[in-house]
Amino acid sequence: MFDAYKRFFRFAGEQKGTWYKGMAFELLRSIFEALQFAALLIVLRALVEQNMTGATPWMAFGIMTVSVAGAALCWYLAHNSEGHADYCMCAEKRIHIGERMKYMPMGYFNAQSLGSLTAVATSTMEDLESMSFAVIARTVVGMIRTTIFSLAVLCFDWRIGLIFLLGMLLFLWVNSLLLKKSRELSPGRLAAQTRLVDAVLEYIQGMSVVRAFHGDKAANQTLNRTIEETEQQNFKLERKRIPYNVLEQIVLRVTAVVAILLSIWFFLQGSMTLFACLMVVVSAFLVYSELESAGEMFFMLPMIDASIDRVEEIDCAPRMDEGGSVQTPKHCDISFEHVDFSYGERKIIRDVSFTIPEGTTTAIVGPSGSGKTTLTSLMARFWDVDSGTVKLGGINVKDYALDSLMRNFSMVFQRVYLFNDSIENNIKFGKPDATHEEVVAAAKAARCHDFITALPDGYDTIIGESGATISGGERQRLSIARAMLKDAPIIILDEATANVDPENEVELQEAVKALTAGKTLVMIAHRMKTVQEADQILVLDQGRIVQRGRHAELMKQGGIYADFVCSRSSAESWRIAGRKSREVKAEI
Ligand SMILES: Nc1ncnc2c1ncn2[C@@H]1O[C@H](COP(=O)(O)OP(=O)(O)OP(=O)(O)O)[C@@H](O)[C@H]1O
Repeated sequence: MFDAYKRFFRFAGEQKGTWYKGMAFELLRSIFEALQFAALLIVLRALVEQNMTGATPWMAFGIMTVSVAGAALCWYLAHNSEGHADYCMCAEKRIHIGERMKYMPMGYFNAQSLGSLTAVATSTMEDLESMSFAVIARTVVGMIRTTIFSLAVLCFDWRIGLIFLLGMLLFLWVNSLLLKKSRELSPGRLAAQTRLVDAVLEYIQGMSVVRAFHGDKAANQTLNRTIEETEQQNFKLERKRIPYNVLEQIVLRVTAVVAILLSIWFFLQGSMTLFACLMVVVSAFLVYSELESAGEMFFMLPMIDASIDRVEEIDCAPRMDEGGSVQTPKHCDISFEHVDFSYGERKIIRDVSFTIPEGTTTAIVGPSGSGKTTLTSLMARFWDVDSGTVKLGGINVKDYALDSLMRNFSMVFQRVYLFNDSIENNIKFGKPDATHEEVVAAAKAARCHDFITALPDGYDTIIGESGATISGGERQRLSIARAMLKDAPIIILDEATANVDPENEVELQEAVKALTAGKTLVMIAHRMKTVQEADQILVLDQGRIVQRGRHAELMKQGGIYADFVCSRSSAESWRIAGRKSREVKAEI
């Protein structure tokens, strides 16, 4: 049990001081409340010894007033510290986890379900936020107050004092059995909670599929099953807890009754004064009051422990750049030397070697699933290669601290992710200190200024989660503006123009061209014109580079590239025909 407390205070980190302060106030509150007992004793003594004076009630009244006022003040101060400690501890942990995730290998996110990571940041943290103070402070204060009370009684009458202490020891023994049960069941409860978050997330994210395919019955069944499972886990915990809690209460009440009966017997025998006997009767109702109310809280101690386990699991995950340091490359050449890479057991990239000289444009083409996106992810070390080396500016990417590596890349992903924040903040995500003018300039260059200003709140418009409130093409253009503003020397465009409508495509291509001038550009492009103009084309098939060179050379060679050009040309002629019919003059 004491290990759990020690572990918790270690976990509290910088908030440990606030925790101690809160607990000290909680203990003071409890002592102030116990002063009422002293007031009662003064009146009782005066009555028994028949020496009540006019000052006695006033003295009792004064002590009562100090007791009530002191307890109220300490209650206020304890709850202030509690709110601060709970909130700040969890906020700091959430931020810390978010920071930690930035440096984890992407494989970690494959292995961990979205639900389990979400559960840690939400329900597990909420558990810690809502339970910690109540459990830690009340249980510690309960034990301290009972000990002080028992020791005080011990000074009056050692026999009764010992009985009170014995009662507490019995209580702690039953409590250790209760903790054992709770320790067995807490991880299961947490796992069920994680599965519930997972199921709810899946249900919400797949809502459109559920509707389109009338899958509500199947989806509801899964969700209901998970809710039932969580319910069962919680009931199981409750069922196990209640008998032990009842036993704890019985132990404390029986001890109090035994103390009263014995003190009456001692009085009748003449080995105890009437006043001491009355004092024991009164104190028997008070000595365990804090411990009784903290009884249920002890059961939650292992739950806090299990929650800390989950948070620390993420905290202890390996950092990718443990061996790296801040590097400033002299140039921005990217080179792959005999690189192999697999997702788990599945080999995706096979013995790939190439160099992308600084300031050039490289197009990566190849059939779907051939590994194009994976190849670009390896450049920015989203994943670690199985063998071979990836270098930037002649330095192995593993020798960079992650931040100093990422400083060199601006990326526009195939699947654009926008944060549930204002458009302005989304654009300046890669350059938080950018001015509004810089944001507008990037938005204009990425051809999104017009649609942004047409929105009622303009640049302050909050886009829903994942950019849900704007169209695919608009999302794509915002992400291009974001990449432009970061102004890194290497730009990776993964099908950057895939969702842009034909009316905007030409303008956008021009803007991309202007902004990427003089930079190293790596693009996964399906547009013929950009591919043709590239300084180097890498043709990927089943994870191998099967052709490389400029457009004209590759066309002469025939093979996959020539087939790709044929298929793209017919697709684009189909698109051009569509655009002409809408009288859009564009040249491809
Ligand atoms: N995170 C991942 N975990 C496991 N497998 C993955 C992951 N990402 C991609 N893959 C698999 O690796 C293979 C290559 O994927 P990749 O996205 O690199 O191909 P691509 O050539 O870019 O495809 P497309 O043109 O369709 O986007 C695919 O079979 C894909 O299913």
